[in-house]
Formats: sequence, structure tokens, C-alpha cells
Amino acid sequence: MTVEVQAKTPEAAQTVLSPGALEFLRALQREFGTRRRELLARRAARQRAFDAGEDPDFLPETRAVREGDWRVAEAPADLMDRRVEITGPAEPKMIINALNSGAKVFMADFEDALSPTWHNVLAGQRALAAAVRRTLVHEAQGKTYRLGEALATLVVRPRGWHLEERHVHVDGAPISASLFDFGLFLFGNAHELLERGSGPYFYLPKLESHLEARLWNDVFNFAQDYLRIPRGTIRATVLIETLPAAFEMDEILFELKDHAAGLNAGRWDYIFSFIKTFRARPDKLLPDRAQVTMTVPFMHAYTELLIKTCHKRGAHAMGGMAAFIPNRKDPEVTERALEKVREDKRREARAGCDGTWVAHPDLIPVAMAEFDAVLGDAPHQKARGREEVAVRAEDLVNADVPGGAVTEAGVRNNINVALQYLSAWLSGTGAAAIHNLMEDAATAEISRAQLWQWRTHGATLEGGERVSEALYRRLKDEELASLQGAHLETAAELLDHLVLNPEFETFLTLRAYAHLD
Ligand SMILES: CC(=O)SCCNC(=O)CCNC(=O)[C@H](O)C(C)(C)COP(=O)(O)OP(=O)(O)OC[C@H]1O[C@@H](n2cnc3c(N)ncnc32)[C@H](O)[C@@H]1OP(=O)(O)O
Ligand SMILES: O=CC(=O)O
Ligand SMILES: [Mg+2]
Repeated sequence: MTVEVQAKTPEAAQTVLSPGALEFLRALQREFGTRRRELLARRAARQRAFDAGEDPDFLPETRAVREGDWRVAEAPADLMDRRVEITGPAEPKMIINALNSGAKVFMADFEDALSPTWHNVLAGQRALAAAVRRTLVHEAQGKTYRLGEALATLVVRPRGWHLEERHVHVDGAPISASLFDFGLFLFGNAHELLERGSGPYFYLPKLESHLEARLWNDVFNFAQDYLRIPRGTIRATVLIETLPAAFEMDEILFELKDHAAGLNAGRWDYIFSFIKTFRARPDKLLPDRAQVTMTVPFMHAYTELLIKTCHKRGAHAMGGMAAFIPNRKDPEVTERALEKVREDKRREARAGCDGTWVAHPDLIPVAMAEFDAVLGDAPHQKARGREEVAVRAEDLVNADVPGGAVTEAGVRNNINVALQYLSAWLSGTGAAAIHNLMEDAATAEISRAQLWQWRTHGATLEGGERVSEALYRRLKDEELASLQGAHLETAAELLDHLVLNPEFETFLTLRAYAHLD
């Protein structure tokens, strides 16, 4: 058995998916595929303990790491000042617009913002390879897009450990999507990036434990040796976007030490993970999605701990994504988005973040101004230790949202957004503006997870009615009737399953992937 591509590879993508690249992917999967599966089984075992009533907590066995005196490696020059990072799906036009945008960093996404059709993942890899070599050109709507002179630093986000790329099989089974995205980008671009004075930089999504960070670290060492580049060349910023990982921030940085470039507060997946972790707990119901803001106690506690942890270890502490996006055709929507984003970035910069994320190029000036006001000419504010922060385990698991309520409007909104997002995703679009908010896989996960949570535990709406299967079906039919678009029927079937199945599905993208392509 060997490595097999299960789908037609467009001719243009054959340079990316070269025999050498496939050989490298095979080596990665053979070396790390089993450990990946063991760690996924460990996630499930841990969840069974949470379902039985255990709360996540700091690990006794890693106390020495938390209390030890160590720091991560110094950031490379082009990741030293990352005050504003723009993110977007790894698509040619987005890549050009983002690299030209004036942001310090561009995170090219194969995870939350990309619908992983075979076409999309290959087109993304191809476009990134051309972007690294400064040759990327794209034609759309009668316009030619080219890269300018001053470009943002490129960071790539491969898909998470839970996903597989079913179009490539190694020894008869699908390859890990993380290894596929990471391996293909690294193989094709590591040497070129180094020759150009940069390096292979990654964002690592959806980790649930330091053992998963250890796996990434071992993948990095293996890959660097294979490609004959020095260990420590790869640099990774880890998203702390699951509740279990919030208890292992020190440990995650420690595992990646020489490869670590920071932590990022991935707020949307974090909220999703909070719901998922406490799926069996009626005492942990969250209110309407719009009310779970960054200032509610558990979100505040988590970001404070992230900043403190990073600065103690010499790592960048990165803020997250405000979902409000401007609309160039609607000044009122734009004004509201700018105001909301300004408020969010001001809070992050003042709290000690060294940088933040924006979803749209028109938000860069606002975010930049707020970080400039705090950082001035300094590239970061790691010297602010935030030693006064004292976050306890109970602060991270406290589900109180002062003034929060579950409303019919909230149920309807979750149904509407989930349907629209699923239909976009099935059509090959992984990030979309819906009701003037950026929606991607992480935000859609919150919507469908809340519906499951409220239905399973019979949450009481403000008017006294309880959320039930009948209520969900009635509102879903009404929302569905108001929508138009491709794949809505499949989206509705998927949502019914995600909301009504007695078992909580761990990721919507796992189930929806069967319907893609
Ligand atoms: C929870 C998380 O993981 S957050 C990170 C993952 N999510 C993301 O990265 C989402 C990023 N944002 C986006 O994908 C987009 O902004 C969307 C889909 C929400 C909206 O995109 P559009 O509908 O194209 O917005 P709009 O029409 O206002 O765009 C105007 C221009 O800005 C460009 N643009 C918009 N967002 C971006 C971006 N993030 N990066 C680069 N360019 C962008 C568009 O391509 C368009 O360019 P053009 O004028 O050359 O045609
Ligand atoms: O990936 C980011 C998030 O908020 O989720
Ligand atoms: Mg995320």
C-alpha cells in the first residue's frame, strides 16, 4: 500500500501535489497517523468524564511546568510586530487583498473560513505557493489583482486534528487534514520562504491538550529534519479556543517552546467548546449567542489568563475576531461595525494583547489606531506581566451571564444563521456575511450547539415556553421558508440531525463533509 490520490487533480495543481510532496505526506501520515487517532480517542474519553459531572481543571501532573521558570524562543523579525492580523480563506483574491491590505500579518485559513472542497484546498495551496514567490495574479469581475511591494507576513492555518482529507489515502485510509494542509504548504514553500528572509509560520487550531501540542512539535521536528531545515525554523501560534486547552496554556507553550510564537484567544470556537464540554449539564446553559460577549465573566477570565501566561513566557498574546463587518453599500452598518470593532480592540489593547485579528480590510485602520495608541513604536507589550491577574479554575467554568436570557428571537436567529451558513459551506464558501456579521465554521457551531443544548435541556424562553423538538421544527420550517439558495434542503437535514440527535455531534464539519464535492 502506498499514497493514493482518490480524485482527479486539475493539471494546474499537479506542481503542488508533486510526487515528492506526496511522498512527504505519506511519511508524515505513517509516522503520526496512529498517535493522532489515539489523541482523538483521548478527547472522547475526557468528554465522558465531563459528561459524568467532572469539571475541567488544571492538571496536577504538569504543576512543575506551570511553576517552572522558562520562556519560549524569541519571535522572528517578521513576527515581532503583529499588532493587526487580517484573516481570510486561502482563496486567490482574498490572499492578494489580504497581503496588500496594510495589516502586519495575514492568516490564510484552511480551517474555520474555508469549505474544504478538493478544488478549494488545491486552489488555496497553489495560490499560496504563487504568493510566496510573488507571482500570484488573479482575474475577477474584469479586474486584475496583483501583489504590491509591501506585504503582510504570511501565516497558514491548517485544518484541525479532527478532520481528514478524504481525497488522499495513505495505506488505504484518509490522511489527516492537518498533516495534508501543513505538509503540502511546508514541502512546497519552506526553502523559498527562508531564502526570502521569512519562514514557515502556522496557526494551530482547536487543540484540546498539551499532548496535541506535543504531537505538533514532533511533526515539526520530523518535517524539518526531512526537509533539511534547522529545527526551530517553523513557528506556530496556537489558538486557545477550547475550554480544556484553557487549563493547559503553559503546558502548550512548553511543548512547542522552540517553535512557539504565541497564543491567540479564538473566542468563537471557545464559546462553542464551552457548550460542547458542558453538553450534559443543565446548570451550564448559556443565553442567546449575542449575549455571550467578551466581557461576560468566563470569557474575561480566559483572555486575562491567556495574556498573563503568554507574557510570563515571552510569547505574543493575540486577541481575537470581532464578528461585526462593514458593508461598503450601507454607511450605517459600516459605522456600527467600526464602533463595535473599535470598542473590542481598545479593550484588548488595554488589557495587554500584543495584537489582534480583523475579518475585513476596512477594519484595519480602526484596529491599528487602538493598538498604536497603546503600543506606540514598541512592537509588542510583553513586558506587561499582568501579575495581578489571578484566574481560578472556577472562573473558567462559571456559566453565569449577567442579565442573559434565552429568547425565541435567539432560537430563530440560530436556526436562520445555521441554515444559511451550512448552505454556503455546502456550496464551497466557508466564510460569509450573514445579517452583517462574519459567519464561519466556528460561529455556526455555536448556533447549532445552542439549539441542541436548549432542546436537550428544555431551556425556558423568556415568555415561559420551553424549547422542544416541536418548537424547533416549527421555527425551522418558518425560517426555511424565508430563505433561498443552493443546498438548503441538505442544510436543513443536517441541522435537524445536529439539533435533534440524542448524541451531540462533535463537529458539524465532520458530518457535513460527507455531502461536500
Ligand atoms: C472564528 C474565526 O476563525 S475568524 C477567522 C476566520 N474567518 C475569516 O477569516 C473570515 C474573513 N472575512 C471574510 O471572509 C469576508 O470578509 C466576508 C466573507 C465575511 C465578507 O466578504 P465580502 O462579502 O467579499 O465583503 P465585501 O464585499 O465587503 O469585500 C470588499 C472587498 O474586501 C475584500 N475582503 C473582504 N474580506 C477580506 C479579508 N478577510 N481579506 C482580504 N480581503 C477581504 C473582498 O475580497 C472585496 O475585495 P474587492 O473589492 O477586490 O472585490
Ligand atoms: O478561530 C477563531 C475562533 O474564534 O474560533
Ligand atoms: Mg476557531
